[in-house]
Amino acid sequence: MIALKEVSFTYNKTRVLEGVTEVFNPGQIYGLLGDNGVGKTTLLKLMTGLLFPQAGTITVQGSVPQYRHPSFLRSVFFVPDTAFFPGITIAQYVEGYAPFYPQFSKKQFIHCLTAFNIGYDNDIEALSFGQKKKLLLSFALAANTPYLFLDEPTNGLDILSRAAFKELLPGYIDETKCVIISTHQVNDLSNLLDHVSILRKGRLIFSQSIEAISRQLLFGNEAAPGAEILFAEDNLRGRATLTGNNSGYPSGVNLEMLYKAVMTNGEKINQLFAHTQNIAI
Ligand SMILES: Nc1ncnc2c1ncn2[C@@H]1O[C@H](COP(=O)(O)OP(=O)(O)OP(=O)(O)O)[C@@H](O)[C@H]1O
Repeated sequence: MIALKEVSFTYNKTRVLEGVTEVFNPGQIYGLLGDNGVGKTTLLKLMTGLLFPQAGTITVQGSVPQYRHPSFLRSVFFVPDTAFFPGITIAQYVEGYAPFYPQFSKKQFIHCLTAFNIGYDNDIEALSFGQKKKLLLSFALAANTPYLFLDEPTNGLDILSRAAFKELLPGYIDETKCVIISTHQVNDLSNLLDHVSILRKGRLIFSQSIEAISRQLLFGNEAAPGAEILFAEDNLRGRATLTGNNSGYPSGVNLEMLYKAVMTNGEKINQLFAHTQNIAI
């Protein structure tokens, strides 16, 4: 489990994160959403011990990330938005880095590389940006760390590779692993996430499981008569609406619409979750 308590972070004099409290549990895939520059990457770096909070506490399975204890480092893998590699072959990379991850599986690595259409015999320098990203994603999935942090994982990936990523991730997650994905490409994550956390102006303004969202909110094309519309927008099929869910059935979740709705009407939406476990504000 990862536990953040009242975490604040400032770069020089700019306050980026303010009092962030959140729990990330094993067996779950979390989507971390928020506008550009809101602090998503910063939060991932804090949880992986690359930055240290000025206030509040972070523990990852009881370890404090900033101490970077070897057992902690073995348990986390961070895939940054832009990857830098030494000028070596893929085989040399695996030889050099896999020993740091006791659960690394070469078989899984080759499986992921193949799904991404990358040969094992390549020089890394000869790969494009997207290919390097796929190499790192393959390594990350094969490392089998209990905690996997992905910063914009589908950024730079072609259409087929995005689809491959969507197929690979469910094969990776099990009850011992926790994945936290920062992204703007919410469509790439539809049906993958178990939980959505949204940052705004440095604060966590929404944090709910997909299960709770589908139970409490109804994403439809026409609101029931008399239903309070929490968010609406015109689309090609007419008017998409978000209302409270009184249907008695779980709703399909439109992540893009959820995001827009929380950004514009977050307080009202959070009120609908007042009796569920994950209340952000
Ligand atoms: N090394 C740094 N020094 C000073 N300010 C920084 C540094 N890195 C990031 N920032 C600032 O901190 C804020 C949060 O940056 P961060 O990269 O965490 O945002 P983000 O939510 O990941 O953004 P994006 O969606 O654009 O990737 C931004 O305003 C950014 O300009």
